[in-house]
Amino acid sequence: MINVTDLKKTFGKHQVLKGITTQVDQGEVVALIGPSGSGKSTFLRCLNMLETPTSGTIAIDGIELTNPQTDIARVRQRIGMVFQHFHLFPHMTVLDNITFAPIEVKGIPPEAARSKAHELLARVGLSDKADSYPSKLSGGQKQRVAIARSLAMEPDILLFDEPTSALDPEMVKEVLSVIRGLADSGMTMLIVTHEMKFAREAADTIYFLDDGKLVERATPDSFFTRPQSERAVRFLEQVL
Ligand SMILES: Nc1ncnc2c1ncn2[C@@H]1O[C@H](COP(=O)(O)OP(=O)(O)OP(=O)(O)O)[C@@H](O)[C@H]1O
Repeated sequence: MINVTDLKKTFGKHQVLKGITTQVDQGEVVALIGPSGSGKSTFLRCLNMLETPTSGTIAIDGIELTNPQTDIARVRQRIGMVFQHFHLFPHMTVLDNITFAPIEVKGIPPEAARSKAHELLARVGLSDKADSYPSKLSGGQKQRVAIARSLAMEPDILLFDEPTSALDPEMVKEVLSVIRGLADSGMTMLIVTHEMKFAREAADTIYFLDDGKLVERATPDSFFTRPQSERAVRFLEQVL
């Protein structure tokens, strides 16, 4: 579903991604882990062209995002993104946050969009919050609304950039359990995370990035019990 070839990204003189090549299958759940500054978020952001790659190619279902002739806005509709800091619209209710893009971008009739939003709120356990404003929600609730908002666009791929890093510890579990449910439902997902237990339990594949390179790509069992590189061994010693 996603094909990445020799992806490089440079900010000024700093080469952050140093040639990443990989493929992600439909329904695959990938956890991106690695030291701070290794390029995990940059890699994720390149996948929906929030960052423009310096070189290399990215194709989604054969459509090359890196081809200047590709209609990026259209392909991006198929790729949802959930951020560390939620990015909800503060002046809109939860329901309006979820229905805004389906109505305005996709042209879904408002009644249908609202009905779908209620379904999604039930799915993330927030049926009673449809008319609340984001400021009245906890961090965990905001993040679950952000997930429902992404799902409302019916994406084929969901990208999560450290979805629990800004949350108080007691809220991490509720958000991870929603993400876990999505993983089990067959959604294709890439998740930058520092939650090793979650990565181990929920992912099909671990990507270990270090210094802009995809150093290891392995099943969780293999990565966590038999890391192949010295760098991964050191990293796991520090975080486990
Ligand atoms: N827009 C930008 N302009 C300049 N440098 C950037 C930009 N975005 C990221 N970088 C740099 O690229 C490097 C990799 O950043 P990135 O956020 O991708 O790492 P990460 O592995 O996700 O780190 P963390 O786990 O700390 O979030 C860092 O040195 C960062 O300072």
